[in-house]
Amino acid sequence: MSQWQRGLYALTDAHLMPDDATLIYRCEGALDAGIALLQYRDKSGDEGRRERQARALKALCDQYETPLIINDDAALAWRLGVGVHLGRSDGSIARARQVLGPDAIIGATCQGSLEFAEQAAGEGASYLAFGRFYPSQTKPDAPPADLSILEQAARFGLPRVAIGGIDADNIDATVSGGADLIALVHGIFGHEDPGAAVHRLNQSFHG
Ligand SMILES: Cc1ncc(COP(=O)(O)OP(=O)(O)O)c(N)n1
Ligand SMILES: Cc1nc(C(=O)O)sc1CCOP(=O)(O)O
Ligand SMILES: [Mg+2]
Repeated sequence: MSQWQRGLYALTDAHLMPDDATLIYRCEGALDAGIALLQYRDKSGDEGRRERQARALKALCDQYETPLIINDDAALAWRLGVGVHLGRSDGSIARARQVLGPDAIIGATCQGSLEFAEQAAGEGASYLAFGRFYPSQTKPDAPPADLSILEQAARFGLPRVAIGGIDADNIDATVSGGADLIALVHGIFGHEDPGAAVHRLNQSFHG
């Protein structure tokens, strides 16, 4: 099993980290404390900012030997030589696999659906993301999913990511439910000290 396949998966947020310096400083705190993956998620639509910030995060992630994943944008992922996360309307997983090659980490949103998971697995996804499992401040309108989907998705033989409203109070139940990776925005970057939050949350994996 590769190191990125189990542990914490931190997603950035442009509201919580509005400028480059804050983004880099807070991501470095999370990386230094020990996360498995970092996703650059920026919905601003500002292409220049996205390119600049993603490049800065790539350099930082290389220092920590932690994979960087770009949300939504396979072309930006290709330019940087990193992975991508694609939702249901973000383009084809199969096409991203063709473009990014066999070793790229390609993630797929599956919500609460085994059909979506089966399709994504068939197209070459590297991990399957399910959620949201709890009320989410970041994405309150994301469709809810039941934790039981995690066990059912074991059949695909891919790492299962759990997302949506996960925090120190519910992470143990989510890992026990079958999640290999726990994806969080607020649970990490909503805290003043993301590194301390990561140390706390990591206890659910390392005891
Ligand atoms: C790890 C992970 N899981 C799910 C998502 C959600 O992707 P998507 O449905 O495309 O929604 P947006 O994040 O683009 O708003 C994700 N980004 N990462
Ligand atoms: C980006 C995202 N996708 C979701 C899904 O259910 O697919 S929930 C979500 C937001 C995750 O942020 P927080 O940890 O702050 O709830
Ligand atoms: Mg998306």
